[in-house]
Amino acid sequence: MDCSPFVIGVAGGTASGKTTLSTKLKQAIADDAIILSHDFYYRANSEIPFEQRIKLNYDHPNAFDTDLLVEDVKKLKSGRAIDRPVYSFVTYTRTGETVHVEPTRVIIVEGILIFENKDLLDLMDIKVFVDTDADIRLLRRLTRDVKERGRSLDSFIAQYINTVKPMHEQFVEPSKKNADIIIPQGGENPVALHMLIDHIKALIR
Ligand SMILES: Nc1ncnc2c1ncn2[C@@H]1O[C@H](COP(=O)(O)OP(=O)(O)O)[C@@H](O)[C@H]1O
Ligand SMILES: Nc1ccn([C@@H]2O[C@H](COP(=O)(O)O)[C@@H](O)[C@H]2O)c(=O)n1
Repeated sequence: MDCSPFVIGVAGGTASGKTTLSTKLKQAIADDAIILSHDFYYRANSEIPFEQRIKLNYDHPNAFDTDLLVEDVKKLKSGRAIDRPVYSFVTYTRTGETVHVEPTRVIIVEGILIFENKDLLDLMDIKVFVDTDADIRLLRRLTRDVKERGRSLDSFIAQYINTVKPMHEQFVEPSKKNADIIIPQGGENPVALHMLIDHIKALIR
């Protein structure tokens, strides 16, 4: 029997409900599960001054150190622990701290662009795309970015128009074709959630 970790990919646009769905999956499937967010692997860009860092494009695949995420998932799959980076959306850089992560039976990888990278896709056993209307995502993200990520309304609007929306259309939306399952309304879709949980439980049994 293959007992190597089972990798679930959860992709979708910004504020679509990826974290919400991933957390519900983790709680339902097993305590022995971890969530690895692509966001943890944003490049530090610490050599760039803060005033310029806040203007970078954070929705292009090059904004992430995806090679490091691929390496870390491979390590976990082979039974080795990792020390993953910690990223701050407030300072737009890594904190310098790391979080030690032991290998687990289930690894949930989530992020806007995880279905855009072939090496990452190849590591996933099941691929779920959370599909939420753009206007709902926009409103959720506005609330979150102002409350939790220290953003002003003006900076939010500029970023959304200049990078978030165009990159979503160029990279995120086309990557939906790589999904096994597309879930409307993310974590608030109990029928889809329960079907997914039952399926995954059967696969990892
Ligand atoms: N069904 C929902 N209804 C209302 N708010 C939601 C719903 N799902 C998620 N949210 C909120 O929207 C924001 C983004 O959700 P989250 O799961 O973090 O999305 P993502 O990980 O895709 O960015 C969070 O503040 C979350 O509480
Ligand atoms: N310094 C940063 C880094 C990233 N972002 C935005 O985060 C979004 C991805 O995170 P989700 O939880 O929404 O999936 C992405 O759209 C980036 O624009 C940022 O604002 N600042």
